[in-house]
Amino acid sequence: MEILDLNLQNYLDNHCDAEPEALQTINRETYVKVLKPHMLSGHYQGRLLSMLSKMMQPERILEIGTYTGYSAICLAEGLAENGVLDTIEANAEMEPLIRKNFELAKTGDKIRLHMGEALPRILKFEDNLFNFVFIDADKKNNINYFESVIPKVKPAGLIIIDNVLWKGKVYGEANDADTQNIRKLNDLVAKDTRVEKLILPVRDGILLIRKK
Ligand SMILES: C[S@@+](CC[C@H](N)C(=O)[O-])C[C@H]1O[C@@H](n2cnc3c(N)ncnc32)[C@H](O)[C@@H]1O
Repeated sequence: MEILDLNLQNYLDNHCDAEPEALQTINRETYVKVLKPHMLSGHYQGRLLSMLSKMMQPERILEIGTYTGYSAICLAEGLAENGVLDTIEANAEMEPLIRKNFELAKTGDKIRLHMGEALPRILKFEDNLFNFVFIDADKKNNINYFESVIPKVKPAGLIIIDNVLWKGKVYGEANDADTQNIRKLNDLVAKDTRVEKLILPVRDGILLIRKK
């Protein structure tokens, strides 16, 4: 399932940096071997995550929703020296593949994988810890994730939430539960005075949030 028009996607992919070799392999194998491969960030969005991370040079990154590890590897490219990325994944069946992919990308001890439900794990991190958070797990919990990570993020830290345009449904007539949840999140963040915010119409919509 393609989110963007294929010609546009190809044009974007051909006019950004090449996808690193390990990520090409992970991308290809995810499409061949794993269910719901469209969940993977992919070449263009992956380069955006990498670039944002390199601009911030974060010491600590938190990712919610690892899947096959693709976006974690992209984000880890920008970590400061000795920086660490923590990523949380609930689906135990993914663990061997995620670990294999981190090994392939030679991420060493830069990435720490936490298997289990995201919410209780987030609450265990200390406050004011992360410079950068990527929220990309079960969409129904987006508001819970946003509220629980806010205290964990340092001032001027960045939170990114994926899929906030929900294939255009949020500004159309659709009224299913997922669409309503995402609309509620976007409305809540738009009014939140603790943060600056902006939706980028990249792929399925990325909400960029900067903590004041
Ligand atoms: C959209 S995929 C993540 C894609 C990945 N960030 C990427 O861009 O390559 C969402 C992942 O979140 C995981 N997930 C869903 N609910 C979760 C929860 N409650 N806690 C932790 N992970 C969860 C799913 O198993 C799935 O692997």
